[in-house]
Amino acid sequence: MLDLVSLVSFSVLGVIGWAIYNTYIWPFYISPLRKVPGPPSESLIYGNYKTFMTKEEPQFEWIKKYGQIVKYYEMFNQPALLVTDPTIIQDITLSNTYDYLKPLNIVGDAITFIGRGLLFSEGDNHKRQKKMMNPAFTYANIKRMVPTFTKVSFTLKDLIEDKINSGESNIGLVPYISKVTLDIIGLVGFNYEFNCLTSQNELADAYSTLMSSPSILGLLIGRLSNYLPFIRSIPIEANIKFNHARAIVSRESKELIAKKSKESEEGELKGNDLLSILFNINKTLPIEEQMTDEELRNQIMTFLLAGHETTSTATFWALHLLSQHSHEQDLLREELVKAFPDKSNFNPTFDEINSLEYLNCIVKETLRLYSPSTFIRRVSAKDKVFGNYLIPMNTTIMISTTAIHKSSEIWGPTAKEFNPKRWLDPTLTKNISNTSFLPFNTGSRSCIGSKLALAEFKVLLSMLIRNFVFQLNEGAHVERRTYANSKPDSNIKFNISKVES
Ligand code: HEM
Repeated sequence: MLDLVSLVSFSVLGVIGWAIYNTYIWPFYISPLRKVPGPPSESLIYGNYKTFMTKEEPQFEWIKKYGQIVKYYEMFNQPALLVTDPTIIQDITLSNTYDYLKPLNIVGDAITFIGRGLLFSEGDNHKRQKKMMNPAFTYANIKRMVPTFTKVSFTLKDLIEDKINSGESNIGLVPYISKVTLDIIGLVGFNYEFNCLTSQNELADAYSTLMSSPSILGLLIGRLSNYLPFIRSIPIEANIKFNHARAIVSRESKELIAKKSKESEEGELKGNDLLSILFNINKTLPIEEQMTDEELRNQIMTFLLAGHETTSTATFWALHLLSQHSHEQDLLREELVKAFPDKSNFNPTFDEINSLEYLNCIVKETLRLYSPSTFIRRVSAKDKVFGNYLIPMNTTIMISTTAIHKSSEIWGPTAKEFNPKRWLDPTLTKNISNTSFLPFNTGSRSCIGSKLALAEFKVLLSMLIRNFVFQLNEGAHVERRTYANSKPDSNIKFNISKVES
């Protein structure tokens, strides 16, 4: 019989052995990925992950040096792949989408408050939800949302004007653009008035608590609680705030669903918002295809998460680019003045806003250079063979949207430059395939909200450029928060003046 001391010693030795095997032996000598070229690990704890997530240049250098399939190391030296290889991208996005899953460790415990709505569902469940939800995102439905985009954009315009009238010209726009897109998605998503541009709102505050970048401790708790859910019950400040916010989101979304359910029982819902449309579609489906109330509730947070910061980030970067390129800003304004001579009566239809050629070029060029989603991340659910490499099941694979969008092989020698007119060059655009321009992903997991997002982005940007001139402050250094998504630092300010006529 082993005594207690020996048992403890063996256990400790076991854990140490397991840790050494997993961080030093398996990644470098046993994993099939050891044969894939890539940079050496930079640290036992971070591998290359920290560099990868905080700087853009290293990934370009790795791709140049090692090719289109690069192995790098994630935390604790876990090997992962960075890919720009069209065959793998095709397999992930188009041919065998469901052989790849969204990595839980990246999502943290977001699933506990978002649930497995369209964004995080997998396999047949995802297929069913997407089939059911696609009709809500038709052009006909989005056309009806345009007046809402315009109305909320007017509120932002008035707010900026008030600031300028009171003598402010150096204005931090990031929080306002974030609020404007939250107000819009609340209205067009589920007919909910956040009104955060002009007031405080409990649900908006709860949402922002859940979405704010966590501290290192918060990040660790989020990841661990996927495996050990009790961790979220430990009464420390991070958990208390998180659980309180989660309770508010859950209560409010339950109330919204109960209200819509009741109205739906009484007849067809009349609202133009996505949730009302989903309720109406749901009623027409055979029982086995219908969404449950819980699934419908999950779509509320899904719309918020997927449709809010993405659009505000894109709008911010468009303003940033235009403030650095005054000629392009002037050209866009000329186009807008011609289309909407009376700026106080700016009320575009969907077709009018989409007919503006230069605006379209600016939007595409912004999404190319500053795609809000910089990677498409997956974990392989099956072993795969690509060329000479065996990619085992459970490998993390990052499709680098950023590297593809800035590749000189695809976009030519000016790939890293802002040149909206490139989109008018047929010799270039004929070579752009759905795997070389990926701001919305492609295939069955592509963004369901892309048409909505583009219309919203165009209306908001047009409103701002039609009414104001934007200049970046002298010497301002614009930081992205991380390269994992391209959110800007919230302290960035623009020098803004009014367009008089
Ligand atoms: C400029 C704005 C936007 C960008 C750049 C964007 C980008 C993306 C990308 C890259 C994906 C794929 C993620 C992946 O495969 O891992 C995605 C998925 C998704 N997006 Fe968007 N998005 C935007 C706006 C919106 C809006 C406004 C909504 C909703 C109203 C929305 C709803 C969704 C949903 C539900 C998914 C999951 C689709 C699925 O898995 O089938 N997005 N988006």
